[in-house]
Amino acid sequence: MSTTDDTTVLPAVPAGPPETPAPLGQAAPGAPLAPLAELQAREITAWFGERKVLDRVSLTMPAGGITALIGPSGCGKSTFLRILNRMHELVPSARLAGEVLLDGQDVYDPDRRLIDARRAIGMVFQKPNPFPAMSIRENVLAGLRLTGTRASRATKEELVESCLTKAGLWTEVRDRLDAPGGGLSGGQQQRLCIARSLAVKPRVLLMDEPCSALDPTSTRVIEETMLELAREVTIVIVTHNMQQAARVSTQCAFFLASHGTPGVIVEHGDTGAMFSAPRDQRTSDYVNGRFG
Ligand SMILES: Nc1ncnc2c1ncn2[C@@H]1O[C@H](COP(=O)(O)OP(=O)(O)OP(=O)(O)O)[C@@H](O)[C@H]1O
Repeated sequence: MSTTDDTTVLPAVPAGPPETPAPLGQAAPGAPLAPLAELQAREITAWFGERKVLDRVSLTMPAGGITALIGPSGCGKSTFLRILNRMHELVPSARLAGEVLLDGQDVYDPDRRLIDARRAIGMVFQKPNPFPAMSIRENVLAGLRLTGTRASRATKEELVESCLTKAGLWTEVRDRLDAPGGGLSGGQQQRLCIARSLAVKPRVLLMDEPCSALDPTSTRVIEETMLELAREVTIVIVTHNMQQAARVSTQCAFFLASHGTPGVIVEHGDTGAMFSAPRDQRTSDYVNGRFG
């Protein structure tokens, strides 16, 4: 990817053939877990058309940590998140400069397949989006098919159970794995989406307001799931819910785009310190609900 003084126009990158080896270190189905990975964004600047929406944003998301991206609406949190796994480039007018490194490897390396970046850095969206007509089992395994990953029937069955277990859904669906994913409750559907993301053994899981469409009970279950998952996958979450950021994250980054200027990180660091003793008055005002 480009250096900071250079702007890259991002083309759509076609997925390579299924047999191409995965270069970003994720494990194959049935293989032991890859070690926890650090994600680093360096001097990220982003544009939609002529409009700059992020300005030289740098952030290290530590291996095994849960990093919460917080800040008022429109400050660029989702754009930043989508840049981390190359989803920004899906928007035709989108451009960016800077670097994203997964354990030191350039996620935007032109020699790297787009599909490998997406597999290593999974994403869970605000609105649960299982394939509604597909069975629960097929939903979990959908990523394998999309990435051309081959696995034996037994490995697939193990994967379905382990991913649903990690997503906190196994006991609720173990007797109806052939039922359609669309028949689950909203909270269950979101956990199914988490299980689907886990099936391709991502090293990082990005979550864009994963609980905003859910009730408090489902939210609590997802938060517990995140805390468990952080043992084996680095998590980055966008949330508007300050209590949620305080409950689940190990570090926070406070984004702000004041008066139409591009978004920047005003302050980042240990979550406890950000909430109890923020260094910047704007952070204090935001985390205490005085604006935003
Ligand atoms: N597809 C797009 N085309 C043009 N502009 C966009 C697009 N997506 C986002 N933007 C603009 O980029 C800026 C950052 O948006 P983004 O969604 O990243 O902010 P956010 O902090 O995640 O907001 P929210 O908390 O409301 O989701 C906003 O001004 C938004 O209008």
